[in-house]
Amino acid sequence: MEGLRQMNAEKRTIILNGLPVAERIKEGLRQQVEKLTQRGVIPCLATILVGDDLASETYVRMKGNACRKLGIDSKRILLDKGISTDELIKVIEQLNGDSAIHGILLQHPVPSHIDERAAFEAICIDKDVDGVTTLGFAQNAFGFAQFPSCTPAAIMSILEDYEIPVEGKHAVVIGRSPILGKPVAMMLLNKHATVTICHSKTTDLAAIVRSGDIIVAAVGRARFVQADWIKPGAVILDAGYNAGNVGDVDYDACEPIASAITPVPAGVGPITIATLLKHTVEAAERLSLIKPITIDVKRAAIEESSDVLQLWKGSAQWLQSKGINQWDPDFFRIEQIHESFQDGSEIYIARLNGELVGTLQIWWSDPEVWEALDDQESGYIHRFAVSRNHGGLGIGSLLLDWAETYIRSKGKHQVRLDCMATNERLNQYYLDNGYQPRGVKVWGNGWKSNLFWLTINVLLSYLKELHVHSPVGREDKF
Ligand SMILES: Nc1nc(=O)c2c([nH]1)NC[C@@H]1CN(c3ccc(C(=O)N[C@@H](CCC(=O)O)C(=O)O)cc3)C=[N+]21
Repeated sequence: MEGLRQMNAEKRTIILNGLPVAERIKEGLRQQVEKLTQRGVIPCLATILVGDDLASETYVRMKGNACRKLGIDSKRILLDKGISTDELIKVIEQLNGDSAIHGILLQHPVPSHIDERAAFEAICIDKDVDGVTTLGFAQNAFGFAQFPSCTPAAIMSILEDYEIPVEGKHAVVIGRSPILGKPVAMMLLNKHATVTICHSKTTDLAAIVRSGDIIVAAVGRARFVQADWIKPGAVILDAGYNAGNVGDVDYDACEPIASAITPVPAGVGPITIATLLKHTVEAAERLSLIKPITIDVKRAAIEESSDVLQLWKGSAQWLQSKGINQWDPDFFRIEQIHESFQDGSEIYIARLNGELVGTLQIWWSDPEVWEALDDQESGYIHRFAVSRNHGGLGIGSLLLDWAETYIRSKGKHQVRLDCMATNERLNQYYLDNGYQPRGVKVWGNGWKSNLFWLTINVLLSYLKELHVHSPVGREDKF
């Protein structure tokens, strides 16, 4: 017991060495890079540096080396410090459209005459490997980012690797930059720390820092954080890179007081680099997996009746073989389709590389099914069918998306459809495609149809285009 007490009394400050953490991350990437390379995809990171910033130059150099060692390509773009916001955005847009580039990193800060926010925002979300867009930041703040900002992610990796408890601790973040202070504060909050963000206008900074169990220094001033601001036993994470490889913390004076501290160099920096490479490789994986399918949707002509008939009959037969009596194959006859054309029905067909793959009909009112709920503000989808030979390609969802856009273009605000209650898979399919259940229609013969609608929300459609999915889990209220 005595011995243990003595050991504790002599316990030295833990030096949070970032090198092994970075090595482990990079080691994990080797295989992924190899696989991608075999498929002809070489992950490539583009870094843009505007003007000259000392920390950024170090970063560029370190990144270049690390990429090379792992077989990752990197493209350095150095822009004159006098470049305009528009010119910078043009460069970014070009990289967005370049399929050989998987990650784009614009170094912060840019010269003050440039609108940095506008430039960050120009980065396409799929290539935003440093979490700098508003969407990337927001996803990170809600804890489900594809690519959180690299330095904040590095800080969280150190805490996790060294098993430093965060929950319930008071974390004091000094700095509020878009790539560091702000995102790391959100990440600490997501790990249930009590977070205080301090900045240049904070009064009595020292007193606040003194109450911190975890201190994140992200100021950009050499040896800014003083030893007498540190509560004994606090954990110090220094994200600073100042001239001469000096951090934002007065390391020599603070180290004996802290229970753990990151050195500069070899602390947060190398993990930042490893994280950036990891994000780039993941972006390359994801982007190279996307095989965009584009369907061509057109209003069907009467000459195409037999094609449409084939699709409907095929679906009806398939449903029947599954024991679902939703559509009677014998109901679909060519004369009946000709009639549909004559009474002005809008029948649409989708083609994939010229081949007929799907169809649907759109009505502008449907009192028989919707009864009292029927309105003139909606488009009603009927006879939605996808060719059985083209299942699993997402054609149905594309066709529904198309219908949504088309109905929206007619100034309507809802897409409605009904679905046989007994067809469980199709009911689930509509739910998966964002449709809300809105009641049941009972037919004379006892059959039931579930009613669904989807309210067209411009903002949500926009987010959907950006591949945003709903956050995981529940948000904490307090
Ligand atoms: N959008 C954006 N994201 C950034 O993350 C970002 C940025 N802009 N602008 C510049 C700063 C600076 N920065 C560094 C990261 C790692 C090292 C690094 O690895 N340093 C080595 C030492 C390097 C040496 O030995 O010279 C180390 O700490 O061990 C340095 C600097 C990221 N930044």
